Amino acid sequence: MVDEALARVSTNFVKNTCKVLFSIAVVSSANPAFILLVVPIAFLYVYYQMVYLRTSRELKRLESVSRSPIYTHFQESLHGVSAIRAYSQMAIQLEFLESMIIVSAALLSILAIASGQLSSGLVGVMSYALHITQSLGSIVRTTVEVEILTVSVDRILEYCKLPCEAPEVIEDNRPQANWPMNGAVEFHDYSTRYRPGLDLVLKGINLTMKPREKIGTVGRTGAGKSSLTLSLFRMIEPVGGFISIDRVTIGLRDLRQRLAIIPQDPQAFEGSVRENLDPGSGHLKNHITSMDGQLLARVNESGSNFSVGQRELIKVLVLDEATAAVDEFKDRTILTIAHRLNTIIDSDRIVVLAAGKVVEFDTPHYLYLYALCSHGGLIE
Ligand SMILES: Nc1ncnc2c1ncn2[C@@H]1O[C@H](COP(=O)(O)OP(=O)(O)OP(=O)(O)O)[C@@H](O)[C@H]1O
Repeated sequence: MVDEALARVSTNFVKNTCKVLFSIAVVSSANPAFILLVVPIAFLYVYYQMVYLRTSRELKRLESVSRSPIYTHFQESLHGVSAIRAYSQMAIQLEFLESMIIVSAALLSILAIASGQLSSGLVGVMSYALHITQSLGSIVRTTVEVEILTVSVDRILEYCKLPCEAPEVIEDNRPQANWPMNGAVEFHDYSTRYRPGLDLVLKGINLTMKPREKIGTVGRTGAGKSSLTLSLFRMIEPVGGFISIDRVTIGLRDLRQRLAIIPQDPQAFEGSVRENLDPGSGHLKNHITSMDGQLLARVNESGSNFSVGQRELIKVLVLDEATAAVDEFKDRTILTIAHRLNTIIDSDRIVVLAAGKVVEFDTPHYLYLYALCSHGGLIE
């Protein structure tokens, strides 16, 4: 808007200046004596234009800057008009009550003076009545605030009633330090839903991911791709069947510490960067702190300065629509969820999900051929 206005002003300025110069030329050709009169006027005009342009631009800027808080105030007032009305109604009622108290105290005092019974107690009541305005207001505000804050306690009580997740650690069944050694993931007749009473989102899934295999997952929206990932982390528990990773049953913390996910919608939590990177504060801490440079310490080729167990800490990697850096994880088992085909075209095999079921599970090459042939009517 401002740029447009400035452009318009500049164009007008150039246009007017040209007109003036043209007039000078015409007038002076008719009568050269006129040039003595016209030239100073023309200079004055040009000077005026320049000064006016500069000043008016500056004034416009100042005006806009000073008007903007007023506009903001109007906008905020319009948005919060219901709150303002409610507050002003409350304030009027409170003030009415306060005035009634003061009037009653004053009448009482007048009656007491008239009957000659004015006591020190009555003077005290009068003086307190005059201050009641502030006290009543703050009492009402504080009570309302306490009620509002009680909502947080309600929320905490609600959370306390939520059913607990499975145990974080099963002491008799802790995985080896280097688990998952191979990264073989198997879904056995696996079914799950988000909450009791809802429909199943994964129905009888049977999948076997070989160690270090790269699996791409495709399917229409709502087919169950993200649910497959969540089930690996046991964010949703099975209602039938089970998943095994290198054939062990372990606690939730042990499981989630050993898998990694790069989600479609990355989340960060309030706290330090370290807490965000390592919420369990357990991974490799002693080893890293003993290294030169600590978190900045170099990882050698193939991670040779880490033990096998330490390197195995993150063995199975789940990627949700993240293609970058896949080469860096060539010795990891990877499950990639893709919404675009090029994300997973280099996968070893592709799972095609539809309505919570596996409808295809084969190499991209085979699926491509299959799609081509069925499209061309070569197979049914
Ligand atoms: N938190 C939830 N609570 C209840 N139902 C859910 C929840 N999240 C997903 N669903 C349902 O589960 C089914 C599978 O959803 P999911 O997110 O796994 O599909 P998707 O294939 O990953 O979809 P998209 O490609 O859109 O991400 C859908 O019918 C969806 O409505």
